Amino acid sequence: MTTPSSGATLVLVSIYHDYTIIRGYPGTGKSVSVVALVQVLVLMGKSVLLTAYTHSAVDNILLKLKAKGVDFLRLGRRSRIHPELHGYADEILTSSFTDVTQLADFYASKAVVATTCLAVNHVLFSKRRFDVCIVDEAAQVLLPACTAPLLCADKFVLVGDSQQLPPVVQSTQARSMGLTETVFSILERGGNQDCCSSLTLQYRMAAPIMRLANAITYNGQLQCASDALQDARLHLPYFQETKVTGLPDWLRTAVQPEQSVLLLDTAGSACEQECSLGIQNTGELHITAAIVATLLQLGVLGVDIGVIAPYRAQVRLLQESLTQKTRDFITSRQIEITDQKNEDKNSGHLLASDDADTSDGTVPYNEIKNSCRDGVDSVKRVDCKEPITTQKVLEESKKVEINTVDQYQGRDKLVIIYSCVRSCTDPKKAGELLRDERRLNVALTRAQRKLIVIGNVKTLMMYEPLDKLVSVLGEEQIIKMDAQDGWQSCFSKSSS
Ligand SMILES: Nc1ncnc2c1ncn2[C@@H]1O[C@H](COP(=O)(O)OP(=O)(O)OP(=O)(O)O)[C@@H](O)[C@H]1O
Repeated sequence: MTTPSSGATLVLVSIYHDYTIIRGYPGTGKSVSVVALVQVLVLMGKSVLLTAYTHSAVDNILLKLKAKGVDFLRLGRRSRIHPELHGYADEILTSSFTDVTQLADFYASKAVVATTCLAVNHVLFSKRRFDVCIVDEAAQVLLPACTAPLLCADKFVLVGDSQQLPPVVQSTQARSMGLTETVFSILERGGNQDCCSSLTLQYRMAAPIMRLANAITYNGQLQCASDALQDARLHLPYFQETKVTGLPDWLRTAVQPEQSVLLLDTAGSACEQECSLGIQNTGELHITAAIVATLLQLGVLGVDIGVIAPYRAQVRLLQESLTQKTRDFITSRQIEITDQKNEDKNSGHLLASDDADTSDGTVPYNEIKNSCRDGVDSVKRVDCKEPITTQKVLEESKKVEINTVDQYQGRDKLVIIYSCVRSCTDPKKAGELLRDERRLNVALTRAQRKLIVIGNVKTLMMYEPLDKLVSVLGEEQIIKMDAQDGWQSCFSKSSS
């Protein structure tokens, strides 16, 4: 079956075949379909083994099942399980058990059991078989690791996308000998095609982001599920009908809601450094902080922003320093946002108008002035009881989720900032990570409304997938940072 199918159809297909391959492009509802499938199977009285290669992939589905009120047992060490799922953790639920019968009864009672593929050596599996095994992100699971859970069930469903992250195989020799081959790829290619279904209608990305994914990876096959999604833009509560002043051009462009896709060319102004954990780039940290701080000041919530970097060293640097750099940005830079409607009346800007019409809720700010230098908190708006304080912005900055591409697979955010890190132009020093088109595909397709890629274009062009990215972007989508008004000017009062 090669035509687009709805998740609901796939659920039915999965129930009637011995095995099913659900091949779904990014945002096409694979996770939603898995959740629906588990719910239907439980209602039918079937037992389900739910698994994936990584803990984050398993927990991604479980959080959705929890929200639907479905009960399950999560196997695995407590420290590796998402804190919101500790109430379902085997280690905690069985800690007070005193005899084997009690334990056996408990394990037999759970219709849904979830674990990573490598943890099916748990004692529960020596006593129990399942009606159906579902493997999420199956294109990422090494063949031997996938086989073990499949043998624990009568039927199986593999869900994934071969264009997203493959199994991690470090050895070039092992890769060349086929270790990256997965059960998913074998059956997708050579299995019974009646058991393979494709999801191509995506519900996540605004059209410009989807078009990018189509141009780089999906060859035009990814489609928007609705007209509303075609035109969807980031909503900046304090930006509408206002004019932002006091920001450098690149930053003003970066936060514009109409600018759904942007490549910020650091043009050599942000250099990579080697550290004990690998390669990092403090310039890109500053640029990220300036964008995050501005978005937060314009009303985006921290939980709606995701920062991705391919290198662990950069992820750690961002995790450790983003809030501090956000503070540096706010205290170093005067930002003024004036209401354009009232600008003429106020002969310029920054005059508060107590009788401003805010009844339609579209003119949130009559006066916003960052005056932290004077020790006054940053912004004031007439239609909200609470001003956006520096404190609030910093609190929100702690909610920004920063992670590697691998950890972001299966997830999404309204805004994604992708820090490419590398700035070296010596091909001999170019690493492998940025060469992986599937890794780039995952990073780009996590964004729902705004995608900002930060990198040195000269360096990026050394890597085939990123070279493709540069070539498919329009002129207006690549902004070169100006030497005079670059990221350094945003932090003029603090040390960089
Ligand atoms: N049928 C639907 N109607 C409306 N929204 C949907 C539907 N299916 C999925 N979505 C929404 O689309 C987004 C992407 O869904 P989901 O995470 O399930 O996609 P996915 O195929 O697993 O993506 P990825 O492969 O990138 O992880 C989510 O925000 C989800 O709520």
